[in-house]
Amino acid sequence: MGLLVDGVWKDQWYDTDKTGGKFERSKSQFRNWITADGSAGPSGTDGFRAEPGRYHLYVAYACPWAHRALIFRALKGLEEMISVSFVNWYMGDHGWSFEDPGDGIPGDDLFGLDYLYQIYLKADPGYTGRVTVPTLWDKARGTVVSNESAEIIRMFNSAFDGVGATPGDYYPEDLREEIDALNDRIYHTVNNGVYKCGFATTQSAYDEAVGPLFETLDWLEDRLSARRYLAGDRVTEADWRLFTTLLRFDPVYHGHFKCDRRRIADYPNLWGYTRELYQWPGIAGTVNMDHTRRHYYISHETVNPHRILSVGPEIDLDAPHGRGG
Ligand SMILES: N[C@@H](CCC(=O)N[C@@H](CS)C(=O)NCC(=O)O)C(=O)O
Repeated sequence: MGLLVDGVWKDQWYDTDKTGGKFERSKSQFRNWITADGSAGPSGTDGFRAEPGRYHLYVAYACPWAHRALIFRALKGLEEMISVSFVNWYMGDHGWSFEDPGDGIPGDDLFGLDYLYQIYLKADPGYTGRVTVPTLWDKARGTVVSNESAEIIRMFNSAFDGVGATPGDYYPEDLREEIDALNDRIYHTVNNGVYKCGFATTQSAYDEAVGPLFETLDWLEDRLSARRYLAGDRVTEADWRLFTTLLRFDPVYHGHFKCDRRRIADYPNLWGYTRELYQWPGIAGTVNMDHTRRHYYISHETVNPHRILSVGPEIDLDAPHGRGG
């Protein structure tokens, strides 16, 4: 793992010394928006019109943030309009690579490059910052549109509706306030909360993260006893954002990131809800648990120095979910 500094790759792990052992996620830097007419979105510049065949998505199956983008691409039927490349599950000294993982999953079939950071350099030869997935590339302008998943899923949700996307609005006007509030709590304590536990390098930083993580999970368990989905009877963006963390919880975060007060399988509502979302049309095809478990256990040398891949729990995501009956 590393980052680019003035266009040069530096192999260095997150520096938690400056933050008292706490993991602090950097802000994404490419913040343009694809819009229906090419006008500027809430940030960035204009000129990124929704056009079939124009954009390319770089993702890792392992990554919960990239998984959101893959999910929205599937929900909105954008597979033919937005092409995709997968990085290798192993994130090594050069960051994400396109080395062939040997399982038939294509690497960078757009440029044939070796590393994801080379895509960032194409967009900005002097780039300084982290090189992350998801990354959304514009083939027409030869630049990165965005590397912020929260914004990529909003673009996918609506920008392509006029050019043949599958109908469906996961961020409806009347629920926006509620979705934003849910996202805010879930991002800080759950989506990023598991990373704060796993990447903490002091006991106090871990303690500070693990309490709120399970408080929120307990709160969500209770909420889902009376509601089918987080914001009521419609599935929304908030559900999909939570889902990518819940899916990885028992197979990865519980052991590897020490999030082990309870498993998701110990929460009847959260576990049924996770299975329901997994069984949603098109979603199982966005999941690759083999890449996911290998990525975390084998890439994170500071967390798991001997790189032993644990056996993992026996779970059945296809079991009847029992929700909504
Ligand atoms: N805020 C970003 C975070 C993306 C992110 O951190 N992705 C991880 C993989 S799970 C990554 O690529 N990390 C590489 C690094 O930080 O160097 C988003 O949501 O898109």
